Amino acid sequence: MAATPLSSALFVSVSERRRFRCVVRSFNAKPTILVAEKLGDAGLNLLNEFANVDCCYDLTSEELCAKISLCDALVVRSGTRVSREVFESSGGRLRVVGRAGVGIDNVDLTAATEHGCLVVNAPTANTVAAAEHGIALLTAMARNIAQSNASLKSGEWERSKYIGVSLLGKTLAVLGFGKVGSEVARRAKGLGMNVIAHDPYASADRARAVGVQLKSFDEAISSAHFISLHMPLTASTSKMLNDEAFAKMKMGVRIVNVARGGVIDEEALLKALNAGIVAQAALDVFTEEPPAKDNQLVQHENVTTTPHLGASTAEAQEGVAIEIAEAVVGALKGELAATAVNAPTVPAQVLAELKPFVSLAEKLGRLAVQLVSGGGTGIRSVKVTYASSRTPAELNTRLLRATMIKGLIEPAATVNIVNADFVAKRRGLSVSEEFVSLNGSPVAPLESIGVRVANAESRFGSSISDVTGEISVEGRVKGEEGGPYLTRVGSFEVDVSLEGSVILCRQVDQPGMIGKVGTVLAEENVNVSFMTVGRIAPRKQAVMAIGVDEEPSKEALRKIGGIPAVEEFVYLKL
Ligand SMILES: NC(=O)c1ccc[n+]([C@@H]2O[C@H](COP(=O)([O-])OP(=O)(O)OC[C@H]3O[C@@H](n4cnc5c(N)ncnc54)[C@H](O)[C@@H]3O)[C@@H](O)[C@H]2O)c1
Ligand SMILES: O=C(O)[C@H](O)COP(=O)(O)O
Repeated sequence: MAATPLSSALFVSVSERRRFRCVVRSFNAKPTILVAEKLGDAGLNLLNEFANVDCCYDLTSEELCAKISLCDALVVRSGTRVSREVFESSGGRLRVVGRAGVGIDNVDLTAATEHGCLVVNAPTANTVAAAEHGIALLTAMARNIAQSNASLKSGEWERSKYIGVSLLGKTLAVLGFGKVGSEVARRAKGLGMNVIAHDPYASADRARAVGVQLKSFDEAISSAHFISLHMPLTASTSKMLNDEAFAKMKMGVRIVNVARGGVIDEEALLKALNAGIVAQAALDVFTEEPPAKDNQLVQHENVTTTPHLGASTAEAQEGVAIEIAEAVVGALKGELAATAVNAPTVPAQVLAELKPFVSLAEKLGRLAVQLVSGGGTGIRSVKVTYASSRTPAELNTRLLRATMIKGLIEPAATVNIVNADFVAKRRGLSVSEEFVSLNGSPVAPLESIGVRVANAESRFGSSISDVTGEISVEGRVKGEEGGPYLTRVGSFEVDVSLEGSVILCRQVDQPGMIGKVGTVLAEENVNVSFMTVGRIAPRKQAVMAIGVDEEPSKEALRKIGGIPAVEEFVYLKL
């Protein structure tokens, strides 16, 4: 599959880069995706249908940083370190990093999040390949396949040297009972092994379904004849197998690692091998990849090695390529990614029912900030209230909160759902959530969402609630289409479709007001899309909402303010 050869075009000087970017953007609306490691053809085809694809492998860190400001997305495998410098060098253009595989330890997630860059991975397509490789290493190690193969090829015939051990009836401890770990467990049971597992986050029911008992870390490592590692590399799993852990293991234990090199303290493993605590190890992954030529573990007679081949089957690579291409294209289109690693994610079926509320939350945030005098700069504290017949545990509000923050902050800062929490924190904005439990059947996830801004002056005094003294707006999802509606401002009930723009007007409730305001707008050639009135009581105060298709001129707004019964008004873009 030939990719569009953008590589040479992308190597432009820093001074030219800005001009070049403008040219690319104005003449070619397609985004640019840099594929920095080999990806299956089916995935490349999908990317090419949607974007300009630049396949450029074996880039140095400097070369990657130099190219990245011309790219909207980057696709990597485990061989590319996507560091903070990469995000800093992108100048804000890089929107998505796609990791064509599971492990995301080579991507600086904190930096990605701070830069509002979404990271997606391909978490399912290589599970079986990795599990099969784990089993291949387990069996090869037990029967000295690699060592005896090398010996025979060098002209030896050493049958007694390579007596192996049987797997039947032996205890295998699977550390990390996730996707790969559970597939390894299933296969090992088929080989007649007694399988136990340790995973602080795995459910006992899921383990029981595979016929595996969950154990504490110490119990698992101390009773195992074989240990197979399947946890991600994180700060808490780094060097999990260290001197202390090896000291607790049975003499002659055998270890398989297809997870990440860093989960083992390699020096400690070498010592344990030399002391006979570990009889054999089979390693697909290393702290440093590729390992140094004289790496003592690689050279060790009792260690079987492969060069990070766990995911390297034709089938897995094709699957991973498609999985990541779909995720990257979806993310570039602005869809909420199901495999996002650093953004709020919700399962597809939950997202379908939550989607209208996601839009409502964003619009309420956007509305609330426009009601604050002087914009959002002085806002310090915001409360989001979710009224629902479901329990808080049944509601996933992370996405709603992130989109509300996005709406609230967007006029003042670059923010998206990836970095919403981070940007809010950096700006000293405290966001709290409150749940109001309703009786009734929980057909819809939510009845209403409220947003309250504390300790802020309002441009529209009527938006201050009589009860809380805070700027307060509330909305619901209504109508056949499930559109977002503003249903309360301050203490006034209103009914405003949150589309386009709206003038909110507090007035003395009296006949002819709709006509007067309508006439001013007609004179100024502003088309009115709807008008609704919410009042406290007849002939008392009312809040009129007027939807407008065009932005009214200052003169039109001045004339509305001059209508005697109008006490205050505000023009809001939704
Ligand atoms: N060698 C390869 O080519 C290859 C291929 C695929 C995956 N991997 C590695 O394997 C890892 C696991 O992949 P997966 O798809 O099964 O991921 P997964 O997320 O489905 O499973 C990881 C499991 O590890 C568990 N875990 C986390 N911390 C733990 C701890 N301290 N102790 C024990 N368990 C812990 C998690 O709860 C989770 O169940 C990946 O992160 C990747 O690094 C390597
Ligand atoms: O985490 C993974 O998915 C595996 O380690 C595979 O990595 P790779 O894409 O570099 O083969």
